[in-house]
Amino acid sequence: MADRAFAEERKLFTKAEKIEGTLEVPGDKSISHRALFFGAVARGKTVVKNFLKGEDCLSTLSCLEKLGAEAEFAEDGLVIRGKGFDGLTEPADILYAGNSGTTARLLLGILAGRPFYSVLSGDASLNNRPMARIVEPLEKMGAAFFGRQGNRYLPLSVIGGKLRGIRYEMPVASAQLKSALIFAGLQAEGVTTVIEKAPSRNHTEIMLRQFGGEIAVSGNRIEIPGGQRLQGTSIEVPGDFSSAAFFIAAAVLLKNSRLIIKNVGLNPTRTGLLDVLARMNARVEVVERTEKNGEPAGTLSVKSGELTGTVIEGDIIPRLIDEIPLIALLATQAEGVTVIRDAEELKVKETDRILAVANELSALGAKIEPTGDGMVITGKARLRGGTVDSHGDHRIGMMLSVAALLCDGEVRLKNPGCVAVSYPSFFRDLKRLIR
Ligand SMILES: O=C(O)C1=C[C@@H](OP(=O)(O)O)[C@@H](O)[C@H](O)C1
Ligand SMILES: C=C(OP(=O)(O)O)C(=O)O
Repeated sequence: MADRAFAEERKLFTKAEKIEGTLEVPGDKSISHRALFFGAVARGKTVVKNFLKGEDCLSTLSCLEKLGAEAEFAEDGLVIRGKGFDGLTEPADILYAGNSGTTARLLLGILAGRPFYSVLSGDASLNNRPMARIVEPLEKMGAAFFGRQGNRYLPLSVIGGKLRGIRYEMPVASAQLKSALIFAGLQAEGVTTVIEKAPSRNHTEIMLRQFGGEIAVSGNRIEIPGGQRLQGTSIEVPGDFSSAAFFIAAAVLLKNSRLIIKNVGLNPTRTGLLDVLARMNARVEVVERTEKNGEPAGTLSVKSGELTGTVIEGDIIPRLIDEIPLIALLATQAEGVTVIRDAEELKVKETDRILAVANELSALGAKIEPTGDGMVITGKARLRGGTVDSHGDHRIGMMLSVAALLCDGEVRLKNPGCVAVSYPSFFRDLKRLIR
């Protein structure tokens, strides 16, 4: 990505014997974004504890500040003072969402209902990701958009205003689309009904209730009454399961590893990886369960083990979508073949993650065939050193850093700085736990 300045190349940690110790990963990215959005459109003070200071969440913060929200980092967390949806004001400058799909898509749902003009843009990766899925239903609700190729991509101009509730069957299983419709529905006249294709992360639904909002969820059907007023509150963000996943994979793969991960989010709409690991015979256990503002959380114990290949397809995909690059790495070391299907959404993430995973892991000696909607991985591959590229995608960069721990030779990673999108202290935390 041309617009982020980061170190060109980094020598990764070399072959490790094991992972050992106790870890707390930084706050959940999805939940941190939502706490900012809700804090900005609610009335009164919101305190966000354990807010993730990753680049993506800071993009959300900067967009909201341009819309008039007041926020400051205080001792007990990030404090936002909201004045309701009506308190947001027309921005004097372009809203820049950086690399963050969540920022762009959820913000479009908010902007759709605001009676002013704004322009939303992102970096080269984000400006290439699909926005029609958001624009089309929001146009049906009454908002107007102007952008390239028939309003399909950022930069997008938005003129929001009076919205009416609609009934909408989502064509893709996307929590970002669902959340955009919830934010628009909260501002609409009448009820907005959203039908989900498959269960996706439900942090927006959970957090809305924490802010005093009303939402009815019944199976795959969600109803949001319009014209709601939300009240500021205190949110404690659990550790990010998707960040913990890199360490879970490292501990499972390196012989004699023992790892405890504390205070990590365990919302079942996020933990499909645990189900897959159980099927692959890995030894990962939830040893304590708690709850933070309606979000399941707890402690995980991870031990290394022998893995067997499996098939991953269907409704589980949205529950592990961001962990598929790691699942591919796990599968390279499993007995037998692993097949991943129904994951075409991977093609429209920060990079085409099907191609990036297949190309970069193959360069290290893995046997991976990309397919139209996933990949086929043959296990028990011996990994060797080489130079690989994150392509500016944080999840690819971190997965390759875990892969390097298994490689016989030195691995160099191009564009390593992107890990700061979701996990700025990733390399430091990994260094502390490898033996
Ligand atoms: O809502 C969210 O916070 C997210 C939803 C998912 O994207 P989609 O909604 O595009 O599936 C996920 O891949 C992304 O990392 C975060
Ligand atoms: C896809 C991701 O995020 P976003 O869509 O918010 O850019 C991710 O974090 O893996």
